[in-house]
Amino acid sequence: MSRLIGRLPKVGIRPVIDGRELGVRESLEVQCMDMAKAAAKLIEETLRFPSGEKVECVIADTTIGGVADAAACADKFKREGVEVSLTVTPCWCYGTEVMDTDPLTPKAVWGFNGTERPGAVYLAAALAGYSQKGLPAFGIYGKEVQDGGDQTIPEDVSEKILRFVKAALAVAQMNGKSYLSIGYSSMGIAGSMVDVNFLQDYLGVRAEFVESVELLRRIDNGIYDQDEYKKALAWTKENCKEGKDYNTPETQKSAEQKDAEWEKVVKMTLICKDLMNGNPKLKEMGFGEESKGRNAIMGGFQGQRQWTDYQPNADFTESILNSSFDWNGIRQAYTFATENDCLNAISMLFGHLLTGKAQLFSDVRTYWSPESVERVTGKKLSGIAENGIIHLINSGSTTLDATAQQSDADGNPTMKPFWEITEEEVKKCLDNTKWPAAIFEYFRGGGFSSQFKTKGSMPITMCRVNLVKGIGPVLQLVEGWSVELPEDVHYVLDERTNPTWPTTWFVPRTTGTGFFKDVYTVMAKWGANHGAISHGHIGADLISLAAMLRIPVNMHNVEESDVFRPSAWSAFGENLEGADYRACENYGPLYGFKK
Ligand SMILES: C[C@H](O)[C@@H](O)[C@@H](O)C(=O)CO
Ligand SMILES: [Mn+2]
Repeated sequence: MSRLIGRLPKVGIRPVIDGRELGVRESLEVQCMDMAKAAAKLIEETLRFPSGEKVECVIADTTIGGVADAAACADKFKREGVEVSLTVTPCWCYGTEVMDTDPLTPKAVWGFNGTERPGAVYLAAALAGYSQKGLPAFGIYGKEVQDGGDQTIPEDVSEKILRFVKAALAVAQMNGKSYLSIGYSSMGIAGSMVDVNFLQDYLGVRAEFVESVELLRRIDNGIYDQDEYKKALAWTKENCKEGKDYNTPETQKSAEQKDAEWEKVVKMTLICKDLMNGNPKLKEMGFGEESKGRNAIMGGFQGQRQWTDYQPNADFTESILNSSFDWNGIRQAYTFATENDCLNAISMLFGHLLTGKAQLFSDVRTYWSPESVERVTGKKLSGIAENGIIHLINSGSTTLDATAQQSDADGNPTMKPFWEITEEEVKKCLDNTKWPAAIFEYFRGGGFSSQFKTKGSMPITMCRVNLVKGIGPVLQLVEGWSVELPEDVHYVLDERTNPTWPTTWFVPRTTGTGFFKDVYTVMAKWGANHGAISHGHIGADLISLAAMLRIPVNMHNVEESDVFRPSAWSAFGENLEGADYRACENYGPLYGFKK
């Protein structure tokens, strides 16, 4: 069940048809409506929201042969809460008379590749109309000719329909929600300087600001679910073991102090959940305003410095919230950023909305060349790591799903949407995580960091939204793999860093040229101290999402053939990257206005 206020967006399917009666329209009614039903079936059987709920399609009551049918369809879609539209047809139709003209609805048109009727001719005419009207639409047209009666959806068409709908639903889910900023920025981290106009103009997201002192007020006044607190503390003591204390004897905390810190970090976790999405229990306790929450689809906790200079850090809170489980069981992961890095939260949210999976928040800490690894460990990197690795290690916390203790159908390490995770896998994630006392030199107030290394090897994609003055937002992404180093190599490299923090060794897919020339260049081109990492190679999905949001992509290693953007982008030139920048500049932010 979604934690957010309001209903989930629906996908509208628009079967458009040649409106000529006395033979033409009648001959096409069944095939046209069957295309719509096939598309709805594909979408509903394949996609789920990150909350686990099914995606619902709404098909127009009739085929759409002219503006009256189009208006009736638009009216139904509005009543039903449709926020994404897919138009389908096997034939010629009347372009602007039947088009979806809602400026905010992400739209695509699938023209059947058949010869009996000119479906492709309509597709081109419709896309021309959308381009002319400043309503960029995605065009879908299968590579192979299909016979008139063929109601199957070819693989290439299916891939594009699903890519479009996933990205479009992500756009729709963000609109109207909040980013919860607890505190603001720390240590001069620019990404934590929440840009309210970027959130509003590009994502339709409201910035909600809460001072960190609110956590103390609620802790001191017991404004949290006391019963859940007891349950959470017991679960934490049972499942979250401290491991080695890396602090010096002089700075190590006593057992009593640590117990007090555990109690506080569990309370912090309950309170951050309540701040994000409210809690009806608080109303029963007489805290009506606190029970409402901030309708936050993502959030962040400034943490360092002031807070952590005398309070326990939020490493435990962030780790648990970003995981697909807690003391209440297996559940949808939150999107909750360390250091309140709002830009990384957005990057994590993109991955979460596209995959339904928990996302990693990591510092992009060290490039290790094969030579340097051999110098310090005496060992050679091998396998996919042989040309160098990047150390992804957040300063204290990341999702426990990143232990990679979940398995796919073939038994390989993976990260799954919560509804596919088993209790046994949850236990393995917890059993492979230690919670060493926070490093005193950084975190005087204490706390407990999540310490683990990512198991085996998984396909992963790291992405990041950066703000560049004069351009606005840009998105960068890199597909690659996590890799598990031999324990003796991992140990030497990890001990030189902050071994209390969670490690994922990353091997980007390099191409030998440009930004992906080699592993070193990928790190050198990374635009900030943080990255958001998703399981899977989701670069093409991110590229489609970025185009819908008018955010240009400045770096990616996705095959050009997999780049899927609105058809209008082609009018901005053959060079995909330059065209992307020009198109995003031309259309401007979805909800804002061109400067
Ligand atoms: C050392 C600082 O306290 C850490 O938080 C730093 O490594 C960061 O994570 C900055 O993003
Ligand atoms: Mn950091």
